[in-house]
Amino acid sequence: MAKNVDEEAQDVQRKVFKIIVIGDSDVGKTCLTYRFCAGKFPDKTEATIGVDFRERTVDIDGELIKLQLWDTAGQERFRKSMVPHYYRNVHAVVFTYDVTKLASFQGLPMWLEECDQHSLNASVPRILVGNKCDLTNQVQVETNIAQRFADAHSMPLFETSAKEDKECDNVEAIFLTLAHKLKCQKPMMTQDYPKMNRATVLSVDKEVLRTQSEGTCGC
Ligand SMILES: Nc1nc2c(ncn2[C@@H]2O[C@H](COP(=O)(O)OP(=O)(O)OP(=O)(O)O)[C@@H](O)[C@H]2O)c(=O)[nH]1
Repeated sequence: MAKNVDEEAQDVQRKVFKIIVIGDSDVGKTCLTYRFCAGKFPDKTEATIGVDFRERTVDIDGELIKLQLWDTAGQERFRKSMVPHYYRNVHAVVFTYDVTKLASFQGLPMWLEECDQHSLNASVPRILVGNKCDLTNQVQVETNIAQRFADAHSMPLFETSAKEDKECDNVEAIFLTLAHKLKCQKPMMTQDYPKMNRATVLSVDKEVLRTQSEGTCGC
């Protein structure tokens, strides 16, 4: 539905923050961002190609703040040409692993390194999220190990489940913690991303797909 003039004026006034959600493929990045923005677990998901993004406006102490969540592809072959796009004008980073997959936790230093390479240093708020806590009998990453890693990198740790309805408050807490941290920071200016919307980003995805179909597919 088209926005009316009042809504557009509000958008211009609203602070907009870009948060990237990164981590290995299959850890649940899409499900976490969907849970926060749509309020439910998606019926089905497919591997993210390039980047997708979702938005939600939250009220923090009476001020409306728009969180723009960039759900990035974990699979190398679906992300390589998009990487520079993810890391531009980032306000916060959510590092995600799957508590039932040790390899996804062991992969975190690579994601930290990539952030460093794109000049996202410790001054940018970061959060560590261990997802799929509902699979209690399959846990491979113990909380104390994850906590030690989080402490070593000065970020809070959240363990949660995008799937379990009773964990939804925890998913809220992850992004609201970031919103509180970001509230006093300089937001993204509207002119940085004129008329940015979902279609704009998906058109970049199509460019990636086109490049792959022209012979660079990593399959
Ligand atoms: N049990 C359980 N399964 C989950 C949870 N979150 C995601 N999943 C499942 O894990 C699989 C991968 O979820 P996605 O959200 O697509 O993972 P992703 O990290 O976005 O994957 P890429 O797009 O490939 O990077 C799907 O089958 C989800 O249904 C969770 O909290 N618990």
